[in-house]
Amino acid sequence: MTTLEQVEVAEAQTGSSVLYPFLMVTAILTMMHYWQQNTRYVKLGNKLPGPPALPFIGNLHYLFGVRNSHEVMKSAVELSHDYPPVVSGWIGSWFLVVFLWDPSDIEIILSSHVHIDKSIEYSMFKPWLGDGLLISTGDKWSSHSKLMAPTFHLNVLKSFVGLFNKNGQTLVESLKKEVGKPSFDAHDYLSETTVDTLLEAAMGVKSTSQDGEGYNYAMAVMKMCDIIHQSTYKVWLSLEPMFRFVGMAKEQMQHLNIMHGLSSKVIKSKKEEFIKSKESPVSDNYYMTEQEETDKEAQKGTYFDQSQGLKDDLDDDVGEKKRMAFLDLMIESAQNGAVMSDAEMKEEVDTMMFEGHDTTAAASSFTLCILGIHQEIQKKVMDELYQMFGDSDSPATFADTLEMKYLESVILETLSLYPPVPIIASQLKEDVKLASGDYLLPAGCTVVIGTYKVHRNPEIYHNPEEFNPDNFLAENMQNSHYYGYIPFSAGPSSCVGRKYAMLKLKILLSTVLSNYKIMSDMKESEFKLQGDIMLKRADGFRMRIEPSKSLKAM
Ligand code: HEM
Repeated sequence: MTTLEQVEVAEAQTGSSVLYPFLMVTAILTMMHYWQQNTRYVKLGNKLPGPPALPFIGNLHYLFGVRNSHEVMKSAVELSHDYPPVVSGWIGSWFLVVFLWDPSDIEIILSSHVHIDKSIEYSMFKPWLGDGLLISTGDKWSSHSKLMAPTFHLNVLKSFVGLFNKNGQTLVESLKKEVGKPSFDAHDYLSETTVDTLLEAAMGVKSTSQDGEGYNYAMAVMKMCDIIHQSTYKVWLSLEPMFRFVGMAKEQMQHLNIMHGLSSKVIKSKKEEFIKSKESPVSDNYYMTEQEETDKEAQKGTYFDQSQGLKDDLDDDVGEKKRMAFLDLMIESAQNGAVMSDAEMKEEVDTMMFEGHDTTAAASSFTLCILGIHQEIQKKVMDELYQMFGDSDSPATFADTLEMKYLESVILETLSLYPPVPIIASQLKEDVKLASGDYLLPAGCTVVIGTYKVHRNPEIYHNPEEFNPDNFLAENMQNSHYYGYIPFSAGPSSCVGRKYAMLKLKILLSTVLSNYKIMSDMKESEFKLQGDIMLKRADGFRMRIEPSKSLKAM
Protein backbone atom coordinates (compact mmCIF):
# COMPACT_ATOMS: atom_id res chain seq x y z
CA MET A 1 0.00 0.00 0.00
CA THR A 2 1.38 3.37 -0.98
CA THR A 3 1.72 6.15 1.59
CA LEU A 4 -1.13 7.98 -0.08
CA GLU A 5 -3.38 4.93 0.20
CA GLN A 6 -2.40 4.51 3.86
CA VAL A 7 -3.36 8.14 4.59
CA GLU A 8 -6.72 7.64 2.85
CA VAL A 9 -7.48 4.49 4.90
CA ALA A 10 -6.50 6.25 8.14
CA GLU A 11 -8.74 9.20 7.26
CA ALA A 12 -11.63 6.90 6.44
CA GLN A 13 -11.16 5.08 9.78
CA THR A 14 -11.03 8.38 11.71
CA GLY A 15 -14.09 9.61 9.82
CA SER A 16 -16.10 6.52 10.66
CA SER A 17 -14.91 6.53 14.29
CA VAL A 18 -16.39 10.03 14.60
CA LEU A 19 -19.39 9.43 12.36
CA TYR A 20 -20.80 6.29 14.06
CA PRO A 21 -20.97 7.74 17.60
CA PHE A 22 -22.39 10.96 16.11
CA LEU A 23 -25.12 9.00 14.31
CA MET A 24 -25.82 6.97 17.46
CA VAL A 25 -26.18 10.08 19.63
CA THR A 26 -28.39 11.73 17.00
CA ALA A 27 -30.60 8.64 16.78
CA ILE A 28 -30.94 8.44 20.59
CA LEU A 29 -31.74 12.15 20.88
CA THR A 30 -34.26 11.92 18.03
CA MET A 31 -35.99 8.96 19.68
CA MET A 32 -36.04 10.79 23.00
CA HIS A 33 -37.46 13.86 21.33
CA TYR A 34 -40.28 11.87 19.69
CA TRP A 35 -41.00 10.06 22.94
CA GLN A 36 -41.17 13.43 24.78
CA GLN A 37 -43.38 14.99 22.13
CA ASN A 38 -45.88 12.20 22.65
CA THR A 39 -46.10 12.50 26.42
CA ARG A 40 -49.27 14.02 27.83
CA TYR A 41 -47.19 16.76 29.52
CA VAL A 42 -45.67 18.01 26.24
CA LYS A 43 -48.90 17.60 24.29
CA LEU A 44 -50.77 19.75 26.80
CA GLY A 45 -47.93 22.29 26.86
CA ASN A 46 -47.93 22.50 23.05
CA LYS A 47 -51.65 23.35 23.02
CA LEU A 48 -50.96 26.58 24.90
CA PRO A 49 -50.32 29.82 22.99
CA GLY A 50 -46.67 30.74 22.68
CA PRO A 51 -43.82 31.35 20.27
CA PRO A 52 -42.80 28.33 18.18
CA ALA A 53 -40.23 26.12 19.89
CA LEU A 54 -37.26 24.46 18.18
CA PRO A 55 -36.33 20.81 18.73
CA PHE A 56 -34.00 20.28 21.72
CA ILE A 57 -33.50 23.96 22.61
CA GLY A 58 -37.17 24.96 22.84
CA ASN A 59 -37.38 28.77 22.94
CA LEU A 60 -33.85 29.36 24.21
CA HIS A 61 -32.92 30.92 20.87
CA TYR A 62 -34.82 34.04 22.00
CA LEU A 63 -31.94 34.63 24.43
CA PHE A 64 -29.26 34.51 21.73
CA GLY A 65 -27.67 37.92 21.34
CA VAL A 66 -29.30 39.28 24.48
CA ARG A 67 -26.47 40.94 26.36
CA ASN A 68 -27.77 41.87 29.77
CA SER A 69 -30.71 41.59 32.10
CA HIS A 70 -32.16 44.92 30.88
CA GLU A 71 -32.38 43.43 27.37
CA VAL A 72 -33.95 40.21 28.72
CA MET A 73 -36.67 42.30 30.37
CA LYS A 74 -37.19 44.46 27.29
CA SER A 75 -37.55 41.49 24.92
CA ALA A 76 -39.86 39.62 27.34
CA VAL A 77 -42.17 42.64 27.63
CA GLU A 78 -42.17 43.21 23.85
CA LEU A 79 -42.88 39.54 23.17
CA SER A 80 -45.72 39.52 25.69
CA HIS A 81 -47.64 42.10 23.62
CA ASP A 82 -48.06 39.51 20.85
CA TYR A 83 -49.81 36.94 23.02
CA PRO A 84 -52.90 36.56 25.19
CA PRO A 85 -52.43 36.54 28.96
CA VAL A 86 -51.36 32.89 28.82
CA VAL A 87 -48.04 32.25 27.11
CA SER A 88 -45.95 29.12 27.18
CA GLY A 89 -42.23 28.84 26.61
CA TRP A 90 -39.91 25.82 26.50
CA ILE A 91 -36.48 25.75 28.06
CA GLY A 92 -35.00 22.84 26.13
CA SER A 93 -37.61 20.32 25.10
CA TRP A 94 -38.82 19.34 28.55
CA PHE A 95 -38.97 22.33 30.86
CA LEU A 96 -42.30 24.11 30.35
CA VAL A 97 -42.81 27.64 31.70
CA VAL A 98 -46.24 29.29 31.52
CA PHE A 99 -46.61 33.04 32.01
CA LEU A 100 -49.92 34.37 33.34
CA TRP A 101 -51.24 37.89 33.74
CA ASP A 102 -55.00 37.56 33.84
CA PRO A 103 -56.27 38.19 37.42
CA SER A 104 -58.80 35.37 37.23
CA ASP A 105 -56.05 32.86 36.34
CA ILE A 106 -53.72 34.34 38.94
CA GLU A 107 -56.42 33.92 41.57
CA ILE A 108 -56.56 30.18 40.85
CA ILE A 109 -52.83 29.83 41.53
CA LEU A 110 -52.25 32.29 44.37
CA SER A 111 -55.39 31.51 46.35
CA SER A 112 -54.59 27.81 46.38
CA HIS A 113 -53.02 25.91 49.27
CA VAL A 114 -51.95 23.21 46.80
CA HIS A 115 -49.86 25.30 44.40
CA ILE A 116 -47.60 26.92 46.99
CA ASP A 117 -44.53 24.91 45.95
CA LYS A 118 -41.85 27.28 44.73
CA SER A 119 -40.28 26.62 41.35
CA ILE A 120 -36.81 25.15 40.96
CA GLU A 121 -35.22 28.59 40.44
CA TYR A 122 -35.74 29.38 44.12
CA SER A 123 -33.12 26.72 44.99
CA MET A 124 -30.44 29.38 44.44
CA PHE A 125 -31.58 30.89 47.76
CA LYS A 126 -31.19 27.61 49.61
CA PRO A 127 -27.59 28.01 50.87
CA TRP A 128 -28.63 31.30 52.46
CA LEU A 129 -32.30 30.94 53.41
CA GLY A 130 -32.43 27.16 53.95
CA ASP A 131 -36.07 26.18 54.38
CA GLY A 132 -37.32 29.60 55.47
CA LEU A 133 -40.85 30.77 54.60
CA LEU A 134 -39.96 31.85 51.07
CA ILE A 135 -38.82 28.38 50.00
CA SER A 136 -40.48 25.87 52.33
CA THR A 137 -43.70 24.05 51.50
CA GLY A 138 -46.24 21.74 53.11
CA ASP A 139 -46.51 21.36 56.89
CA LYS A 140 -43.30 23.26 57.61
CA TRP A 141 -44.45 26.31 55.65
CA SER A 142 -47.89 26.15 57.20
CA SER A 143 -46.69 25.87 60.83
CA HIS A 144 -43.99 28.54 60.41
CA SER A 145 -46.28 30.98 58.66
CA LYS A 146 -48.75 30.66 61.57
CA LEU A 147 -45.91 31.19 64.00
CA MET A 148 -44.54 34.21 62.16
CA ALA A 149 -47.87 36.00 61.74
CA PRO A 150 -47.98 37.47 65.30
CA THR A 151 -44.41 38.71 64.81
CA PHE A 152 -45.82 41.20 62.30
CA HIS A 153 -48.83 42.18 64.39
CA LEU A 154 -49.61 45.87 64.15
CA ASN A 155 -48.76 46.42 67.82
CA VAL A 156 -45.27 45.07 67.23
CA LEU A 157 -44.86 47.24 64.16
CA LYS A 158 -45.94 50.34 66.05
CA SER A 159 -43.02 49.84 68.40
CA PHE A 160 -40.68 50.28 65.40
CA VAL A 161 -41.84 53.83 64.68
CA GLY A 162 -38.99 55.36 66.74
CA LEU A 163 -36.42 53.17 65.02
CA PHE A 164 -37.73 54.11 61.56
CA ASN A 165 -37.61 57.81 62.45
CA LYS A 166 -34.09 57.52 63.80
CA ASN A 167 -32.82 55.73 60.71
CA GLY A 168 -34.63 58.23 58.47
CA GLN A 169 -32.70 61.04 60.17
CA THR A 170 -29.42 59.16 59.74
CA LEU A 171 -30.20 58.89 56.04
CA VAL A 172 -30.92 62.63 55.84
CA GLU A 173 -27.49 63.25 57.40
CA SER A 174 -25.73 60.90 54.94
CA LEU A 175 -27.43 62.53 51.97
CA LYS A 176 -25.99 65.95 52.86
CA LYS A 177 -22.88 65.22 50.85
CA GLU A 178 -24.95 64.81 47.67
CA VAL A 179 -26.59 68.24 47.88
CA GLY A 180 -25.88 70.31 44.78
CA LYS A 181 -24.20 67.48 42.82
CA PRO A 182 -25.37 67.12 39.17
CA SER A 183 -26.79 63.65 39.99
CA PHE A 184 -26.18 60.62 42.19
CA ASP A 185 -27.50 57.06 42.57
CA ALA A 186 -29.79 56.99 45.60
CA HIS A 187 -30.06 53.20 45.75
CA ASP A 188 -26.88 52.59 47.76
CA TYR A 189 -28.07 54.98 50.47
CA LEU A 190 -31.55 53.47 50.62
CA SER A 191 -30.18 49.96 50.61
CA GLU A 192 -27.86 50.73 53.51
CA THR A 193 -30.53 52.38 55.63
CA THR A 194 -32.95 49.52 54.91
CA VAL A 195 -30.53 46.83 55.93
CA ASP A 196 -29.55 48.76 59.09
CA THR A 197 -33.19 49.12 60.13
CA LEU A 198 -33.95 45.46 59.43
CA LEU A 199 -30.94 44.27 61.34
CA GLU A 200 -32.25 46.04 64.41
CA ALA A 201 -35.88 45.08 63.82
CA ALA A 202 -35.19 41.42 63.09
CA MET A 203 -32.38 40.68 65.53
CA GLY A 204 -31.99 43.72 67.78
CA VAL A 205 -28.43 44.26 66.51
CA LYS A 206 -27.09 47.64 65.42
CA SER A 207 -25.01 47.95 62.29
CA THR A 208 -22.91 50.47 64.18
CA SER A 209 -22.10 47.94 66.93
CA GLN A 210 -18.60 48.51 68.28
CA ASP A 211 -17.26 45.11 67.31
CA GLY A 212 -18.15 45.78 63.66
CA GLU A 213 -20.15 42.53 63.45
CA GLY A 214 -23.40 44.31 62.62
CA TYR A 215 -21.69 46.35 59.91
CA ASN A 216 -20.08 43.25 58.38
CA TYR A 217 -23.44 41.48 58.46
CA ALA A 218 -25.16 44.38 56.66
CA MET A 219 -22.43 44.41 54.00
CA ALA A 220 -22.67 40.61 53.60
CA VAL A 221 -26.47 40.85 53.04
CA MET A 222 -25.99 43.44 50.31
CA LYS A 223 -23.21 41.46 48.62
CA MET A 224 -25.19 38.20 48.79
CA CYS A 225 -28.15 39.90 47.13
CA ASP A 226 -25.77 41.02 44.41
CA ILE A 227 -24.41 37.48 43.87
CA ILE A 228 -27.96 36.14 43.61
CA HIS A 229 -28.87 38.82 41.05
CA GLN A 230 -25.86 38.00 38.93
CA SER A 231 -26.66 34.27 38.99
CA THR A 232 -30.11 34.94 37.55
CA TYR A 233 -29.04 36.69 34.38
CA LYS A 234 -25.57 35.18 33.83
CA VAL A 235 -27.00 31.75 32.98
CA TRP A 236 -23.59 30.05 32.96
CA LEU A 237 -23.22 30.77 36.68
CA SER A 238 -25.97 28.25 37.37
CA LEU A 239 -23.38 25.58 36.51
CA GLU A 240 -21.59 24.76 39.75
CA PRO A 241 -18.06 24.42 38.19
CA MET A 242 -18.43 27.83 36.53
CA PHE A 243 -19.69 29.38 39.77
CA ARG A 244 -16.58 28.03 41.47
CA PHE A 245 -14.25 28.94 38.61
CA VAL A 246 -15.11 32.65 38.70
CA GLY A 247 -14.54 32.69 42.47
CA MET A 248 -18.18 33.33 43.36
CA ALA A 249 -18.63 30.14 45.37
CA LYS A 250 -15.77 31.22 47.65
CA GLU A 251 -17.10 34.75 47.97
CA GLN A 252 -20.61 33.43 48.73
CA MET A 253 -19.22 31.15 51.42
CA GLN A 254 -17.45 34.08 53.10
CA HIS A 255 -20.68 36.11 53.23
CA LEU A 256 -22.68 33.13 54.46
CA ASN A 257 -20.17 32.52 57.24
CA ILE A 258 -20.52 36.11 58.41
CA MET A 259 -24.34 36.09 58.29
CA HIS A 260 -24.94 32.62 59.71
CA GLY A 261 -22.21 33.18 62.31
CA LEU A 262 -23.86 36.31 63.67
CA SER A 263 -27.44 35.03 63.55
CA SER A 264 -26.43 31.80 65.38
CA LYS A 265 -24.55 33.82 67.99
CA VAL A 266 -27.43 36.23 68.56
CA ILE A 267 -29.98 33.40 68.81
CA LYS A 268 -27.82 31.62 71.37
CA SER A 269 -27.29 34.65 73.58
CA LYS A 270 -30.93 35.79 73.34
CA LYS A 271 -32.13 32.33 74.31
CA GLU A 272 -29.79 32.28 77.30
CA GLU A 273 -31.05 35.70 78.35
CA PHE A 274 -34.61 34.56 77.95
CA ILE A 275 -34.10 31.49 80.08
CA LYS A 276 -32.33 33.55 82.78
CA SER A 277 -35.15 36.04 83.00
CA LYS A 278 -38.22 33.89 82.56
CA GLU A 279 -40.13 36.10 84.94
CA SER A 280 -39.43 39.26 82.95
CA PRO A 281 -39.07 38.56 79.22
CA VAL A 282 -35.71 38.76 77.52
CA SER A 283 -36.63 41.96 75.77
CA ASP A 284 -36.65 43.86 79.08
CA ASN A 285 -32.89 43.52 79.22
CA TYR A 286 -32.57 44.35 75.59
CA TYR A 287 -34.87 47.27 75.98
CA MET A 288 -33.09 48.67 79.03
CA THR A 289 -30.21 49.63 76.79
CA GLU A 290 -32.61 51.10 74.27
CA GLN A 291 -34.42 53.01 77.00
CA GLU A 292 -31.23 54.41 78.48
CA GLU A 293 -30.20 55.55 75.07
CA THR A 294 -33.63 57.06 74.47
CA ASP A 295 -33.50 59.06 77.70
CA LYS A 296 -30.04 60.36 76.93
CA GLU A 297 -31.02 61.42 73.42
CA ALA A 298 -34.28 62.95 74.62
CA GLN A 299 -32.35 65.19 77.04
CA LYS A 300 -30.28 66.43 74.13
CA GLY A 301 -33.54 67.08 72.31
CA THR A 302 -32.51 65.12 69.25
CA TYR A 303 -34.18 61.79 69.80
CA PHE A 304 -37.32 60.85 67.95
CA ASP A 305 -39.18 59.75 70.98
CA GLN A 306 -40.42 56.26 70.47
CA SER A 307 -42.78 56.10 73.42
CA GLN A 308 -44.24 59.51 72.63
CA GLY A 309 -45.05 58.24 69.18
CA LEU A 310 -46.72 55.25 70.68
CA LYS A 311 -48.59 56.97 73.49
CA ASP A 312 -50.73 58.95 71.16
CA ASP A 313 -51.43 55.87 69.09
CA LEU A 314 -54.93 54.71 68.49
CA ASP A 315 -54.20 51.61 70.49
CA ASP A 316 -53.16 52.84 73.90
CA ASP A 317 -51.90 49.64 75.45
CA VAL A 318 -49.06 49.55 72.98
CA GLY A 319 -47.56 52.70 74.43
CA GLU A 320 -46.31 50.80 77.43
CA LYS A 321 -45.03 47.85 75.44
CA LYS A 322 -41.36 47.49 74.78
CA ARG A 323 -39.74 47.05 71.44
CA MET A 324 -38.90 43.44 70.74
CA ALA A 325 -36.99 42.27 67.71
CA PHE A 326 -38.70 39.65 65.51
CA LEU A 327 -36.21 37.16 66.86
CA ASP A 328 -37.21 37.87 70.50
CA LEU A 329 -40.79 37.13 69.58
CA MET A 330 -39.84 33.89 67.87
CA ILE A 331 -37.84 32.82 70.93
CA GLU A 332 -40.79 33.63 73.15
CA SER A 333 -43.16 31.60 70.94
CA ALA A 334 -40.72 28.71 70.84
CA GLN A 335 -40.47 28.73 74.65
CA ASN A 336 -44.25 28.77 74.88
CA GLY A 337 -44.54 25.42 73.17
CA ALA A 338 -44.19 26.19 69.45
CA VAL A 339 -41.82 23.82 67.73
CA MET A 340 -39.00 25.84 66.21
CA SER A 341 -35.36 24.85 66.39
CA ASP A 342 -32.47 27.33 66.44
CA ALA A 343 -31.64 26.42 62.85
CA GLU A 344 -35.22 27.16 61.79
CA MET A 345 -35.17 30.53 63.58
CA LYS A 346 -31.98 31.36 61.75
CA GLU A 347 -33.62 30.48 58.42
CA GLU A 348 -36.56 32.77 59.16
CA VAL A 349 -34.34 35.68 60.25
CA ASP A 350 -32.26 35.26 57.08
CA THR A 351 -35.44 35.13 54.97
CA MET A 352 -36.65 38.39 56.47
CA MET A 353 -33.30 40.02 55.88
CA PHE A 354 -33.42 39.01 52.22
CA GLU A 355 -37.11 39.62 51.50
CA GLY A 356 -37.28 42.82 53.51
CA HIS A 357 -34.11 44.45 52.29
CA ASP A 358 -33.93 44.55 48.51
CA THR A 359 -37.69 44.97 48.08
CA THR A 360 -38.01 47.99 50.36
CA ALA A 361 -34.79 49.56 49.03
CA ALA A 362 -36.11 49.26 45.45
CA ALA A 363 -39.57 50.60 46.42
CA SER A 364 -38.14 53.68 48.15
CA SER A 365 -35.62 54.31 45.35
CA PHE A 366 -38.33 54.14 42.66
CA THR A 367 -40.65 56.41 44.64
CA LEU A 368 -38.01 59.12 44.99
CA CYS A 369 -37.10 58.89 41.28
CA ILE A 370 -40.76 59.22 40.33
CA LEU A 371 -41.27 62.22 42.59
CA GLY A 372 -38.17 63.83 41.08
CA ILE A 373 -39.79 63.51 37.64
CA HIS A 374 -43.37 64.47 38.60
CA GLN A 375 -42.84 67.74 40.47
CA GLU A 376 -46.59 68.41 40.70
CA ILE A 377 -47.09 65.11 42.54
CA GLN A 378 -44.16 65.88 44.85
CA LYS A 379 -45.81 69.22 45.61
CA LYS A 380 -49.06 67.46 46.56
CA VAL A 381 -47.16 65.13 48.90
CA MET A 382 -45.44 68.15 50.46
CA ASP A 383 -48.78 69.95 50.88
CA GLU A 384 -50.12 66.94 52.73
CA LEU A 385 -47.06 66.83 54.99
CA TYR A 386 -47.31 70.56 55.60
CA GLN A 387 -50.96 70.20 56.62
CA MET A 388 -49.83 67.67 59.19
CA PHE A 389 -46.57 69.07 60.53
CA GLY A 390 -46.45 72.73 59.52
CA ASP A 391 -42.90 74.02 59.96
CA SER A 392 -42.20 71.67 62.86
CA ASP A 393 -39.64 68.92 62.37
CA SER A 394 -41.20 66.62 64.94
CA PRO A 395 -40.97 62.94 64.08
CA ALA A 396 -43.96 61.11 62.64
CA THR A 397 -46.07 59.02 64.99
CA PHE A 398 -47.95 55.93 63.99
CA ALA A 399 -51.17 57.96 63.97
CA ASP A 400 -49.50 60.47 61.59
CA THR A 401 -48.67 57.70 59.15
CA LEU A 402 -52.38 56.86 58.91
CA GLU A 403 -53.01 60.43 57.74
CA MET A 404 -50.39 60.28 54.98
CA LYS A 405 -53.05 59.21 52.51
CA TYR A 406 -51.66 60.87 49.39
CA LEU A 407 -48.14 59.63 50.12
CA GLU A 408 -49.64 56.16 50.53
CA SER A 409 -51.29 56.42 47.08
CA VAL A 410 -47.96 57.50 45.62
CA ILE A 411 -46.23 54.48 47.16
CA LEU A 412 -48.99 52.12 45.99
CA GLU A 413 -48.86 53.50 42.44
CA THR A 414 -45.07 53.16 42.44
CA LEU A 415 -45.39 49.54 43.55
CA SER A 416 -47.90 49.08 40.76
CA LEU A 417 -45.77 50.40 37.89
CA TYR A 418 -42.47 49.27 39.38
CA PRO A 419 -43.20 46.19 41.52
CA PRO A 420 -39.94 45.27 43.30
CA VAL A 421 -40.79 41.58 42.80
CA PRO A 422 -41.59 41.56 39.06
CA ILE A 423 -42.38 37.84 38.84
CA ILE A 424 -43.57 35.13 41.23
CA ALA A 425 -43.00 31.53 40.20
CA SER A 426 -44.40 28.26 41.44
CA GLN A 427 -44.40 24.65 40.32
CA LEU A 428 -47.74 22.94 39.79
CA LYS A 429 -48.42 19.77 41.74
CA GLU A 430 -51.63 19.09 39.83
CA ASP A 431 -53.11 20.01 36.43
CA VAL A 432 -54.80 23.40 36.47
CA LYS A 433 -57.73 24.50 34.33
CA LEU A 434 -57.51 28.23 33.70
CA ALA A 435 -60.42 30.65 33.87
CA SER A 436 -59.41 32.98 31.02
CA GLY A 437 -59.80 30.36 28.27
CA ASP A 438 -59.87 26.70 27.46
CA TYR A 439 -56.36 25.98 28.71
CA LEU A 440 -55.13 23.12 30.86
CA LEU A 441 -51.71 23.52 32.48
CA PRO A 442 -50.00 20.18 33.12
CA ALA A 443 -48.75 19.20 36.58
CA GLY A 444 -45.00 19.73 36.86
CA CYS A 445 -44.81 22.90 34.76
CA THR A 446 -43.56 26.21 36.17
CA VAL A 447 -46.10 29.00 36.39
CA VAL A 448 -44.73 32.53 36.30
CA ILE A 449 -47.01 35.35 37.41
CA GLY A 450 -45.80 38.62 35.94
CA THR A 451 -46.72 41.27 38.52
CA TYR A 452 -45.15 43.95 36.30
CA LYS A 453 -47.36 42.87 33.40
CA VAL A 454 -50.57 42.49 35.45
CA HIS A 455 -50.25 46.06 36.71
CA ARG A 456 -49.89 47.38 33.16
CA ASN A 457 -52.93 45.56 31.83
CA PRO A 458 -55.20 48.09 30.03
CA GLU A 459 -58.20 45.88 30.76
CA ILE A 460 -57.68 46.50 34.48
CA TYR A 461 -56.20 50.01 34.59
CA HIS A 462 -57.20 53.04 32.59
CA ASN A 463 -54.00 54.47 31.01
CA PRO A 464 -51.86 51.85 32.76
CA GLU A 465 -48.47 53.30 31.72
CA GLU A 466 -49.24 56.71 33.19
CA PHE A 467 -48.16 57.40 36.79
CA ASN A 468 -51.36 58.37 38.54
CA PRO A 469 -51.67 58.04 42.34
CA ASP A 470 -55.40 58.78 42.04
CA ASN A 471 -55.82 55.20 40.84
CA PHE A 472 -55.67 54.37 44.53
CA LEU A 473 -58.37 56.72 45.70
CA ALA A 474 -61.12 54.68 47.36
CA GLU A 475 -63.69 55.58 44.68
CA ASN A 476 -61.40 54.41 41.88
CA MET A 477 -60.66 51.10 43.52
CA GLN A 478 -64.20 49.91 44.01
CA ASN A 479 -64.37 47.68 40.96
CA SER A 480 -60.80 46.48 40.96
CA HIS A 481 -60.05 42.76 40.95
CA TYR A 482 -58.32 41.63 44.16
CA TYR A 483 -55.72 39.71 42.16
CA GLY A 484 -55.17 42.62 39.75
CA TYR A 485 -52.87 44.40 42.21
CA ILE A 486 -50.29 42.05 43.64
CA PRO A 487 -46.99 43.79 44.48
CA PHE A 488 -46.97 41.84 47.76
CA SER A 489 -48.38 38.73 46.07
CA ALA A 490 -51.76 37.59 47.45
CA GLY A 491 -53.33 34.56 49.06
CA PRO A 492 -51.79 32.21 51.61
CA SER A 493 -48.11 32.77 50.75
CA SER A 494 -48.29 36.51 50.27
CA CYS A 495 -45.82 38.88 51.90
CA VAL A 496 -45.90 38.77 55.71
CA GLY A 497 -43.88 41.99 55.83
CA ARG A 498 -46.22 44.26 53.85
CA LYS A 499 -47.45 46.33 56.79
CA TYR A 500 -43.91 46.69 58.09
CA ALA A 501 -42.86 47.80 54.59
CA MET A 502 -45.63 50.39 54.20
CA LEU A 503 -45.00 51.87 57.65
CA LYS A 504 -41.27 52.01 57.07
CA LEU A 505 -41.69 53.53 53.57
CA LYS A 506 -44.02 56.26 54.79
CA ILE A 507 -41.73 57.32 57.63
CA LEU A 508 -38.53 57.12 55.59
CA LEU A 509 -39.91 58.94 52.55
CA SER A 510 -41.69 61.66 54.53
CA THR A 511 -38.46 62.30 56.48
CA VAL A 512 -36.37 62.59 53.31
CA LEU A 513 -38.96 64.77 51.57
CA SER A 514 -39.24 67.09 54.55
CA ASN A 515 -35.55 67.78 54.21
CA TYR A 516 -34.84 67.63 50.49
CA LYS A 517 -36.46 68.56 47.25
CA ILE A 518 -35.93 65.74 44.73
CA MET A 519 -35.26 66.56 41.08
CA SER A 520 -34.65 64.60 37.92
CA ASP A 521 -34.25 65.55 34.26
CA MET A 522 -35.32 62.15 32.99
CA LYS A 523 -38.60 60.76 31.77
CA GLU A 524 -39.98 57.46 32.99
CA SER A 525 -39.78 56.10 29.45
CA GLU A 526 -35.98 56.51 29.68
CA PHE A 527 -35.67 54.16 32.67
CA LYS A 528 -33.62 51.08 31.77
CA LEU A 529 -35.46 48.45 33.78
CA GLN A 530 -33.80 45.25 34.78
CA GLY A 531 -35.99 42.48 36.10
CA ASP A 532 -34.27 39.45 37.51
CA ILE A 533 -35.44 38.55 40.98
CA MET A 534 -35.90 42.23 41.82
CA LEU A 535 -36.95 45.04 39.56
CA LYS A 536 -34.28 47.72 39.42
CA ARG A 537 -33.00 50.47 37.19
CA ALA A 538 -30.00 49.17 35.29
CA ASP A 539 -29.01 52.82 34.71
CA GLY A 540 -29.03 53.53 38.46
CA PHE A 541 -31.57 55.45 40.55
CA ARG A 542 -30.17 58.81 39.55
CA MET A 543 -31.53 62.09 40.95
CA ARG A 544 -30.53 65.50 42.30
CA ILE A 545 -31.36 66.94 45.69
CA GLU A 546 -31.42 70.36 47.28
CA PRO A 547 -32.48 71.32 50.79
CA SER A 548 -36.19 72.11 50.95
CA LYS A 549 -36.07 75.60 52.50
CA SER A 550 -39.42 75.19 54.12
CA LEU A 551 -42.32 72.90 53.42
CA LYS A 552 -44.46 76.00 52.96
CA ALA A 553 -42.13 77.55 50.43
CA MET A 554 -42.47 74.72 47.93
C1 HEM B 1 -42.02 46.99 49.39
C2 HEM B 1 -41.58 45.98 50.07
C3 HEM B 1 -41.93 44.53 49.82
C4 HEM B 1 -42.45 43.93 48.71
C5 HEM B 1 -42.84 44.58 47.39
C6 HEM B 1 -42.57 42.51 49.00
C7 HEM B 1 -43.09 41.56 48.12
C8 HEM B 1 -43.18 40.22 48.40
C9 HEM B 1 -43.68 39.24 47.47
C10 HEM B 1 -44.16 39.52 46.05
C11 HEM B 1 -43.62 38.03 48.10
C12 HEM B 1 -43.99 36.67 47.49
C13 HEM B 1 -42.72 36.14 46.88
C14 HEM B 1 -42.89 34.82 46.21
O1 HEM B 1 -43.87 34.11 46.42
O2 HEM B 1 -41.97 34.49 45.45
C15 HEM B 1 -43.09 38.24 49.42
C16 HEM B 1 -42.89 37.24 50.35
C17 HEM B 1 -42.32 37.46 51.58
N1 HEM B 1 -41.95 38.66 52.13
FE1 HEM B 1 -42.14 40.49 51.24
N2 HEM B 1 -42.10 42.28 50.26
C18 HEM B 1 -41.72 43.48 50.81
C19 HEM B 1 -41.20 43.68 52.08
C20 HEM B 1 -41.00 42.70 53.01
C21 HEM B 1 -40.48 42.93 54.34
C22 HEM B 1 -40.09 44.30 54.89
C23 HEM B 1 -40.37 41.71 54.95
C24 HEM B 1 -39.88 41.36 56.32
C25 HEM B 1 -39.45 42.18 57.21
C26 HEM B 1 -40.86 40.71 54.00
C27 HEM B 1 -40.92 39.36 54.25
C28 HEM B 1 -41.42 38.42 53.37
C29 HEM B 1 -41.45 36.99 53.65
C30 HEM B 1 -40.95 36.31 54.92
C31 HEM B 1 -42.02 36.39 52.53
C32 HEM B 1 -42.30 34.90 52.31
C33 HEM B 1 -43.74 34.64 52.66
C34 HEM B 1 -44.20 33.22 52.37
O3 HEM B 1 -43.75 32.62 51.39
O4 HEM B 1 -45.04 32.74 53.14
N3 HEM B 1 -41.22 41.35 52.84
N4 HEM B 1 -42.83 39.59 49.58
